[in-house]
Amino acid sequence: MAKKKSTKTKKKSLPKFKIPSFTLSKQQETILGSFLFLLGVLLLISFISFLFTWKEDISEINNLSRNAEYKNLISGIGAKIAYFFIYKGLGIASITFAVLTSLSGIHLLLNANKEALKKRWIWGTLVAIWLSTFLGFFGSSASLLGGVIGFELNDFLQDYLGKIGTVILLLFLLITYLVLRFKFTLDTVLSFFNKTAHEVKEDFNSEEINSETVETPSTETKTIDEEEAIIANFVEENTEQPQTEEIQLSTTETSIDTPKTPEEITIPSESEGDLSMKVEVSQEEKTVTDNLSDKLVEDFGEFDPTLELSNFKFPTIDLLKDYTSGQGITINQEELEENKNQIVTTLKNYKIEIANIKATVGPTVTLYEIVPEAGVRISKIKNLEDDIALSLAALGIRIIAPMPGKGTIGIEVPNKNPRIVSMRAAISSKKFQEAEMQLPIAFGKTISNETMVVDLAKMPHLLMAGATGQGKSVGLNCILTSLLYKKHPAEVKFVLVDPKKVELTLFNKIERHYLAKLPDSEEAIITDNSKVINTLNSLCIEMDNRYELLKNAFCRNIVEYNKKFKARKLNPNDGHKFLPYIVLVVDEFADLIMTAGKEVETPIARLAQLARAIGIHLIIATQRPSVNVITGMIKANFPARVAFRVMTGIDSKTILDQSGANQLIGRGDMLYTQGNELVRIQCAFVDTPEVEKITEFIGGQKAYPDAHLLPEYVGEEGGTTLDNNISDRDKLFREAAEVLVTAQQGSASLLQRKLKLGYNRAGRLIDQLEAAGIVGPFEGSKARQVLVPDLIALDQLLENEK
Ligand SMILES: Nc1ncnc2c1ncn2[C@@H]1O[C@H](COP(=O)(O)OP(=O)(O)OP(=O)(O)O)[C@@H](O)[C@H]1O
Repeated sequence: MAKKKSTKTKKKSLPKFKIPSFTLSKQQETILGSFLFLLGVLLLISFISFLFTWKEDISEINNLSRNAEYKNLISGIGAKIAYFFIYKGLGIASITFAVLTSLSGIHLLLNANKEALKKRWIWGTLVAIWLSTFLGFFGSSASLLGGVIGFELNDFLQDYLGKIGTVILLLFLLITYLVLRFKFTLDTVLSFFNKTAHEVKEDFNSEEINSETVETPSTETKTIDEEEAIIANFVEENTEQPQTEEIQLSTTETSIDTPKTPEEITIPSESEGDLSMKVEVSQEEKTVTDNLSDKLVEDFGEFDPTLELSNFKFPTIDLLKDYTSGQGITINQEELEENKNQIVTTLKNYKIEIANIKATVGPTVTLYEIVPEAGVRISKIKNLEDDIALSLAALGIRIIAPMPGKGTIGIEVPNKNPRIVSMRAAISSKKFQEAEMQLPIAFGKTISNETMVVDLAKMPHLLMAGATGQGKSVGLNCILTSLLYKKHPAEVKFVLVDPKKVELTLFNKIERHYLAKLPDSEEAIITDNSKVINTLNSLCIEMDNRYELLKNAFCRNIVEYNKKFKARKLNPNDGHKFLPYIVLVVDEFADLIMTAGKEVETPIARLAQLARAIGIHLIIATQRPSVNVITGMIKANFPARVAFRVMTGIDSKTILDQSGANQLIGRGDMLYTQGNELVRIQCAFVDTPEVEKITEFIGGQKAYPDAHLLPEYVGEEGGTTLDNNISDRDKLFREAAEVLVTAQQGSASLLQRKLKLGYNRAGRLIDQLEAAGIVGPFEGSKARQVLVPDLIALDQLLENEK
């Protein structure tokens, strides 16, 4: 609570410190601009005039009478100002101020860059002081040159450094100015001289040859035509690119040589005495933003999002336990031989001859690939799946007929002694360590013992299902652990929803490093289903905000955006910021759907449809893979699915659109698909104490002041207070009642559609309608019953209430 108060007072006191901004209207700008421009002109005239008339005017300077006569073109005022600036001030260098005043006027009139003007004033003043000091050398003979200030400054320097020292100091200041202002280096000076020498030589040569060609009378008219054709072609070819430099054409056919430098191509002539041609290709102009960002990157380096926690240490590998104690796969020859013989005899019993058989031993399953004799139908083998399983007396035989990409049939048989794939092995695998992915996840090992590393960002959302106790929670921990080992807190944030209140609580320790939450919530991990709705809506707002940022930055996705931001091409003052990935994890999705129904399904579907480009990824896990939980809308937007063992083939079909998950053996045995083929994986095992150690390791380090804050969502509490208070009713209460009574369907989404409302308002209306006895109570995912038969009855009911 205390925290809340302080944030509120902070917010309130902010406007007090607002600096008033002096923005001028267009008219004011025009008036002030013209004034400054003309004032500059006036000053310039009076200064220049003073150079010629000062001797006559100086005697009148102190004469305040109206009759005093001045020779200055701007008369008394002009003479006085010029006297002050030139004679008493910086000498002829003061002309700079007249010019700068005019320039300021022009800047205002054209509404040009104010920063550039500021720079001009600073540099202009420095140059004027330098010039005046330099001209101070001649102060005794021509006092106007450096003015009093120039003379005094020069004198002062000479007292300390002597004449030579002063000259050297002034020379040094000049060099510094040229280098800083015009980026002059020794190289540019040298190349300038080289280029000029080259050009002079070229000009000299061409003039000689031109005069020769002019002298030669053209005898063949045909060659002139040819010449023109060549010229026309050449010009046509070159109009596409801006090549503005001199092009001198030879009088005979030319061939283009390989370019000496990217900018300069010389076309030599074939015969002696002909002209050679030099074509200068002008360089692409750089855009201002490029220049600016290049400069920023040059000065400060690329933006580093990890800077705030630059000392952050990634968890070490020894926090994870090695369950295999370094052993590789142990091949049990006897078991292999036994299974092989049984497969062969079983198939023989069904008159299926085998030409070839090969075994691949995985961590928990062995894959027997068989090549049947020619003429055996694959569907026949598939139909015998149960019989083969029975005769092999093993659980979880899966037949893959045919093996995708191979001309074989696969039979997966569980190993008698399954091996645990430890998270340690998966994390330390080369494949994971070297993964160039946005959000790499080391899932476990495939049947061929390869570590399965997938990119969550590519999925882009993951649906996980499996009966209780088959390894779902371990799977979720495996995903989160992978990301903790690979991503800096600045790069990824988790939004965790855990209605069971036990599975994800461990991650509380890393709240200020990796978690995101709503501004006002106490706990980052959401355990209350009613709060999930607010969080989901807040994520939708975050999504919309991110799309706006991407649109303004002309980027198509978060990767491009962050790259541009790191290269300092996006201005944080325009609201741009480095965008971390956001991973939303919902455990027990079924629970959520059952209590909140459409209110969560719709924002989840919206996020799933749109959030991929802007770096929000969803992982939803459920124990109950029934169709009212994993609806068509959810399925359509979650192409990547993980299925742990489920109890029935129907459940498997709900998750994977095919059976197979019912034949898994449990304990982390899973099937993974990203929309195409199924891969059987043994999920890496990470136990709770290991996760605890990792979160402690991270939690013990310096953290951000708070969890990452999601945008505030000002939704109403989704509470179901059945308070039938007429005065508190929504304005649309009657309309809503009419919609539902007419449709005879008590659904909030109908109200949303018909009355164009948000989820919360529709939900509140439904509650009020329930309280008024117009619709029945909540019935899970089914629409509520409408208790009023028609509009006449509704009118009566509402009339009686008054
Ligand atoms: N990848 C794995 N390797 C080895 N054993 C595993 C693996 N995954 C799970 N197990 C075993 O299965 C048990 C249950 O796993 P887990 O808690 O993940 O199940 P669950 O599907 O989340 O169950 P529930 O839905 O009831 O929470 C674990 O305690 C562990 O013994």
